Amino acid sequence: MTGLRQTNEEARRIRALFEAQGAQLVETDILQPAETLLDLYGEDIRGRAYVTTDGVRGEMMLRPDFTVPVVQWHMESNADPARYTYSGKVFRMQEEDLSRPNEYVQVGYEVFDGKAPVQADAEVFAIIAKALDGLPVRAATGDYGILTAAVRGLDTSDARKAALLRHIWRPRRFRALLERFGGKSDVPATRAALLAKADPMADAQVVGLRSAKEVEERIAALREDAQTAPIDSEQIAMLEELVSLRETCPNVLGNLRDIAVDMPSISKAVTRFSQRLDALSEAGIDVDALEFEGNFGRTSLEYYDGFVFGFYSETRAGMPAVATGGRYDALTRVLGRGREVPAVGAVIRPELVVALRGQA
Ligand SMILES: N[C@@H](Cc1c[nH]c[nH+]1)C(=O)O
Repeated sequence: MTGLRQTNEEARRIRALFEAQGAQLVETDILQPAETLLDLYGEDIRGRAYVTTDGVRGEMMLRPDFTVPVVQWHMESNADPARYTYSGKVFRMQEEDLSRPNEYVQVGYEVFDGKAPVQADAEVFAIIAKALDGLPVRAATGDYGILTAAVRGLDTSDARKAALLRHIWRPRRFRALLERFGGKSDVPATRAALLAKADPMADAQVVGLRSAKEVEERIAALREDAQTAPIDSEQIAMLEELVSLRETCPNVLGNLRDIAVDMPSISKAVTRFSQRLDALSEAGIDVDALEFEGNFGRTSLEYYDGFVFGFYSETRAGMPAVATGGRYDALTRVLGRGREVPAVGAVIRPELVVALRGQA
């Protein structure tokens, strides 16, 4: 059998598994409107999407994933709970590693269900685990709900909270910001020099894409930030502890409960984490061996806001994630025009399953 035929056969097998779970098969257009949708993916995908201009429709892109168009499609209906499956190609430029394909097949499973979100998280994780059963893969999990709750609960300016939330996807930048906001690292020298000037715009020429007004606003924001008091060192230490957690889920739960005593803003998210572990256990997952990473940082999609996970090859270190997914409640709010449906889903890359099976 050729590689393509094997991939398609594998895609069919996985899709059948998802359909047996009650998912309805959906299709989406390959060409999607970029102007309205591209921003929802975040920085990384925005830089990697294939975008073109259509004289009548404006900017269009080759779909970088299915989740956004499926949410859009679902939000036009009124039928919750709902489960969907799909399979087809997605397109993302690979700037650094030419051996990685820029178009590949995904088979997905999405659940829209506000009544039992924790059970829905467990359902999605368990069905992906089942589809990959017997393969040499290892799962890692994270929870953006805990981190975002911790950032929102900090005693600091809204601008600083927003900056931290924007960089929650990039562990190194997030840590660097924490150091700066905690007063542990200095403001970069060029910025300090700029702010020291009485009128930084006096001898400036506008040459770039930003207007003078935008530059002035940015300088005003930097000035305000320079006057903001450092975040309390205990709060910084707790956040640093949260992002450094890297253990099995039950151990993490113990640590989280300890942290929550001094950081009550995360209590609700920790309760949810604990309920999710129960639901995963009920769904047959061995949570005692399940890994958790406080700063998951492995996703290039910025619409997740709760549970996240991935399955990775144990035998081939350079292989991309075989399956990835997570919860994206806020995305349904953005696309729902006033309506919101808690939702969670995941995809599997069937050609990677075929490759791993060939090795097993
Ligand atoms: N669309 C995501 C996977 C996913 C599906 N549902 C939720 N997440 C991706 O392309 O990686």
